[in-house]
Amino acid sequence: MLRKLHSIPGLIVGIFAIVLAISGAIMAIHPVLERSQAVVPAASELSVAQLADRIVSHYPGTEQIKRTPSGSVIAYYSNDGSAGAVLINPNTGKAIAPYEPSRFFRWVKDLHRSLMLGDAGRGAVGIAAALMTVVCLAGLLFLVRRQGGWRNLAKPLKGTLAQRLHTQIGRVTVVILLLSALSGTYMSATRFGLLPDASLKEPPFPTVNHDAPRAPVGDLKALRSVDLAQLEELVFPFPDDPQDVYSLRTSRGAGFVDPVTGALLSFTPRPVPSGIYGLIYQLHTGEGLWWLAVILGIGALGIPALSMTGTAIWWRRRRSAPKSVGHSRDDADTVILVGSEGNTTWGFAEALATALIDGGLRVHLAAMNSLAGSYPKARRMILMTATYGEGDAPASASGFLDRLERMPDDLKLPYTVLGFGDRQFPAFCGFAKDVDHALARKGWPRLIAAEWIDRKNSQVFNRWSRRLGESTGLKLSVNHTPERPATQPMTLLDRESYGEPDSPIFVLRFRPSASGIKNTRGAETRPFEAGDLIGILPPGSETPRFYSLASSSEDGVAEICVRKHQGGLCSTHLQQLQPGEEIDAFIQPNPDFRPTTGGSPVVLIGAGTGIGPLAGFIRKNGARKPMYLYWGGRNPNSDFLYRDVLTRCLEDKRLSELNTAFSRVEQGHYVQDRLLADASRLRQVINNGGQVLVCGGREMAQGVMTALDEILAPLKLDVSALRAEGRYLEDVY
Ligand SMILES: Cc1cc2nc3c(=O)[nH]c(=O)nc-3n(C[C@H](O)[C@H](O)[C@H](O)COP(=O)(O)O)c2cc1C
Repeated sequence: MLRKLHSIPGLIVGIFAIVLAISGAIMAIHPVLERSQAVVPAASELSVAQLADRIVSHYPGTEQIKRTPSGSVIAYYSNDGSAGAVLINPNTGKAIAPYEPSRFFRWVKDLHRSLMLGDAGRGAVGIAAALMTVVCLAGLLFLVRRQGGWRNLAKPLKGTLAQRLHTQIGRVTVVILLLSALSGTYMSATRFGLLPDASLKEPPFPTVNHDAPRAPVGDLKALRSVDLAQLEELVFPFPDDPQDVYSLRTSRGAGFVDPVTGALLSFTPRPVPSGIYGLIYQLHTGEGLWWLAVILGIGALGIPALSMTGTAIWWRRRRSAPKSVGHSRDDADTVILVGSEGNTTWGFAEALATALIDGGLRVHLAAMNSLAGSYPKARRMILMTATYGEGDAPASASGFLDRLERMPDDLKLPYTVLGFGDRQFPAFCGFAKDVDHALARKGWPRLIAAEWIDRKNSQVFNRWSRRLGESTGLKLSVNHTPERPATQPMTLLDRESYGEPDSPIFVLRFRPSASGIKNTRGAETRPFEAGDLIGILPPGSETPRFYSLASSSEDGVAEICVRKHQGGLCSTHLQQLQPGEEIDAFIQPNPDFRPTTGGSPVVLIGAGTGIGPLAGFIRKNGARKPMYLYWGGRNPNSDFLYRDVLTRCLEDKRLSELNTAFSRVEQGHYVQDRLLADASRLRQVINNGGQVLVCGGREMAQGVMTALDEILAPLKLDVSALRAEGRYLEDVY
C-alpha cells in the first residue's frame, strides 16, 4: 500500500516534478545573487525616514522605495520626465547600480508557477505539489518499514544499485522536498481560495487637504519609528496633489503617513493568514534566507535523480512481476505461497512450480496474503518467503500470520518453508522462521525441514529442490539464477594442491580471457576485489557455484581456494582441470564483505578454504592497518594454506598477528577455542572500533558467533549489535 502510494503518484508527477525542480533550483540562485549584491545595514541601525532622506538627497524625484526580502533597496524615480530605477546603498543613499530585473529569472519563475499556461498551469502545479507531498510521506514511511524502524533509518542500505541510489538520495533530501512540496501546496491552495485570503489590505484612503508645505521626508515622525528591516515599500505622494499622502507597507501592516505633520493617518495590522503566508513563501523560495535557498536548490536537484532511479526500480519490478502459473486453489495438489517484496522470490517459485508441473503435479501458485481456509485436494504446501525490516514480512505476506491465526484447525497440510534472506541482517530469514514456527504451533506436519537461502544462492536452492523432490517422489533438480549472468571463458594458469587424500584442497589461478573479465551484467569488468565472488558453471549444469576471490583485478588473475566435496559436480571438475584448460565463469561483486576503509583494526576469522578472501585482504593491506588473523585448519603439514604469503605479510606488518588452530593434531582444537583463549585481547580490539570478518563453513561460523557472544558479554555487546553496526560481516557457505 505504502509503496503504491509512493510509486504511482511518483510516476504521474515525474516529468512535472523534474520541470518544477530544475526551475526551482535555478530560482534558488536568485536570493543568493541578490544577497551578494545587497548592502544590508544591521537591524535598528537605520529608520525608513533616514533612508528616504538619503535617497531623496541624491534623487529628488523619488517616487517609490522598495526593499526586497533579500535586503536590496530599490529606488524608483523620475527626472525631467524620464523614469529610472536604481539599486541603493542604504548607508549612503547613493546608487550601487541601475536596477534591471532579470528577464531570464522572470521567465523561469513563470515556468515554475504556471508552466506558462496561466491558471490551468497554476492548478496543475498545485496538484503536482500535493502529489509530491504524498510521494515524500509515503516514501519516507515505506523506507522506515523496510529499514526496520526509525532508529535504523541511517543504516547502510541494501538492494540493487538503483534502489540504493534512490534511497540514499531520498534519505538526504526528503525533509527539503517535503518542505518544498508542502509549502507549494499551501501557496496554491491559498491562491485558489481553498484557504483563507492571505493578502494584506490597505486601510481606507484618508482625507487630507493641506495648504501648508510638506515636511522633509527625514522629519516624518511615523517613518522615523519604522526600522529599515521592516520596510517593504514606501510610495511618495504626488508633488502637486495637496490631498495625496505617503503609502507605507511593512512586515507589520499597511498604512498612510501625512506628508505635512508626519502622523500615521491609518494603519491595518497584517492579518494572521498573511503573516503565515509570508513565512511559508519564504520557506518555499528561500527569499531573504540565502542559506535556505542554497539548501532548497540542492534538494530540488535530487528530484531528477529520484525520478530516474525510481522509474528504473519500477520498470525492473514490472518486468519481474509474477506470471500466473498452474491450477486453481480447488484443483491443486501442491500449493506454493510466496512472500516477496522485490519479486525475486517469485522467480524461484515459478521455476519450482514449472518443474513440479512438468513432473505431473497440479500446482497452485499465489501470494502468502491469499492464504485460504480450504484447499480441498491439496497434499502439501510450500511457503517461500523473503524477510524485510528487522525480521518483518515482505509486502505479499504482510497479512499471512493473522490469516493463519484465524484459519480453521482442521486444515493441516504437510508444509515446508524456504526462507530467502541476507546474513548481513541481524534477523536472518526472521520472517520465514516466524512462519515456520507458527505453522508448527498450529500442528501442521513438516514435509521436509526448513531451509534458509542467503543472498539468493541458486546452488542452495537447487540442493533444496532435490530434497523436496525426494519427499514427493519426483526427481527434481531446479535451476534458477536471478539475473542470469553473462559468462565468459577463463583459462587455468596454475594450481597448488593441499589437504589430505580424503579431502583435497587446491588453490587455482585463472586468467581472464583477452577481452577482460565480465561482471554480472555482461559489461567489461570493472575492477574486482578480494572477497568478491566468481560464479563457475560446471559443464552440463545451469546453476553456478560461487567461490570467494582471494585476489583482485590488479593482480591480473582470479584466484580461488576450493575443497573437493564427495560427489560435488563443480569441485570434481575443478580438481581435474589442467593448466591451459578453460572454465565458464563470471564475476559477482560482493561489496558487503570488505574491511572498512580507515585505520580501525580488523579481526579476520576463518577456517579451511575460508582463508582465501582473508589472505586477499591481508595482501592488499598496504596501509598497514592492524589485522589479526584467526584461522583453523586440520593439519599444519598438509593444509596450511597460504603459509608463505602469511609469513611474508607478518614480516612486513601487513598482518599484525597470525593465530592458527589445527584440529587433527594432538590436543587439536578449533578456531573458536583460539578466540576464547584470546578473549581479553579481542575485547580490546573490538572496543577500539574493530571490525570482524568471518569466512568459511556454516558450522564454524555458528561456533565463532557463540564464542564471540561469550567474549563480548562483559562489554555488554554481542554479535547482533556488531552486525547492526556493520562491524560483523560474514561470507558463509
Ligand atoms: C531493505 C532490505 C531489508 C532487508 N531485511 C532483511 C532482514 O531483516 N533479514 C534477512 O534475512 N534479509 C533481509 N533482506 C534481504 C531480502 O530478504 C532478500 O534479498 C530476499 O531475497 C529478497 O526477496 P524479494 O526480492 O522476493 O523481496 C532485506 C533486503 C532489503 C533490500
